[in-house]
Amino acid sequence: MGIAIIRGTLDSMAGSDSVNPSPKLSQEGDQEVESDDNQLRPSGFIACVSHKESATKLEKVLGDQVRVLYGHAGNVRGVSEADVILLCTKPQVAKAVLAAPGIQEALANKLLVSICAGVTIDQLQSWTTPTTTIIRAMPNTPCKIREGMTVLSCGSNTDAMHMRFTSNIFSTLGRCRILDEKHLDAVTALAGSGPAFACVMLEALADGGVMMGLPRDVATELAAQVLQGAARMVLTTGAHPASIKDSVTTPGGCTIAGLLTMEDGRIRSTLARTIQEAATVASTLGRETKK
Ligand SMILES: NC(=O)C1=CN([C@@H]2O[C@H](COP(=O)(O)OP(=O)(O)OC[C@H]3O[C@@H](n4cnc5c(N)ncnc54)[C@H](OP(=O)(O)O)[C@@H]3O)[C@@H](O)[C@H]2O)C=CC1
Ligand SMILES: O=C(O)[C@@H]1CCC=N1
Repeated sequence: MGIAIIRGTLDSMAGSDSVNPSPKLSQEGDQEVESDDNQLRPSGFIACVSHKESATKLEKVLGDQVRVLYGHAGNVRGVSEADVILLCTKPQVAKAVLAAPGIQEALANKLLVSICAGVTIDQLQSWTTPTTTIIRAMPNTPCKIREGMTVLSCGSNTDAMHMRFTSNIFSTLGRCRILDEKHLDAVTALAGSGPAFACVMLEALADGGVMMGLPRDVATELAAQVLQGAARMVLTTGAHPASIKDSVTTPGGCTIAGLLTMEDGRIRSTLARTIQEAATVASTLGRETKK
């Protein structure tokens, strides 16, 4: 996930056209995310990993715009030299990484943005110093191609400049929204895990096409474009998904035949329960007893 964020950010800075050109402003209540502020952009990148082999791989993937460090000494050096630290380790190792010698001191008066599922702002604050500003972010893998969905939650000491800096980064990687932390487990399930669920649906739709004689590559292209097209109709027109479904459904036609088959398979409750179960597990991921 860390690679997806750096890759998307580098592409946005290079003005790549394979990307979302005008990220949407999003808001909850009167909290609005400002998506454009040239003075609050990252100017350099250091990536820290634990293994030398990962560092070698990362250098190849990210090129010379990113300095790659590894091991504990690398973490201390990287955090010391950075103004903003993005924590992208597994949730279960977050505490150990932050509690390691030299890290707390290096984090003083800096911004720590954590993408670790299930790790709360209170936990992160207790593992750092009171002068460390904490923001929780829940991005997803399409950030890599700047079609991501990220939700941010801030700690009590988060100031507007830190929030703007963080929302600037994630707004260039797709859509970005600020929500209260109580929503983050649901967000993790729906948006963070969502690309996996969407790809299972996509693959199953393509399987149906293959069953009816379409070549696999054609079936996959059709299924992907259908999901993208339907999703974009919801996002760009604001139409209710049910009204788009109804507009496709000719009385006595083939769409209603397919829809009834989906309902027979309880697809709605299966998908909704998928999000419920993933959110329940997400809420446990930051537990300190888990290793
Ligand atoms: N995957 C996803 O779609 C999403 C993931 N997340 C969150 O992102 C986080 C990472 O997930 P994911 O990218 O899948 O996991 P990965 O295992 O792919 O990445 C974890 C990274 O952390 C590094 N790391 C581990 N221990 C240390 C350490 N002690 N010091 C420095 N670096 C270390 C690893 O380096 P090395 O390989 O050398 O060990 C690796 O680069 C998780 O907390 C997850 O909840 C959030 C949203 C979406
Ligand atoms: O599966 C996980 O735990 C992570 C969090 C969201 C997506 N992947």
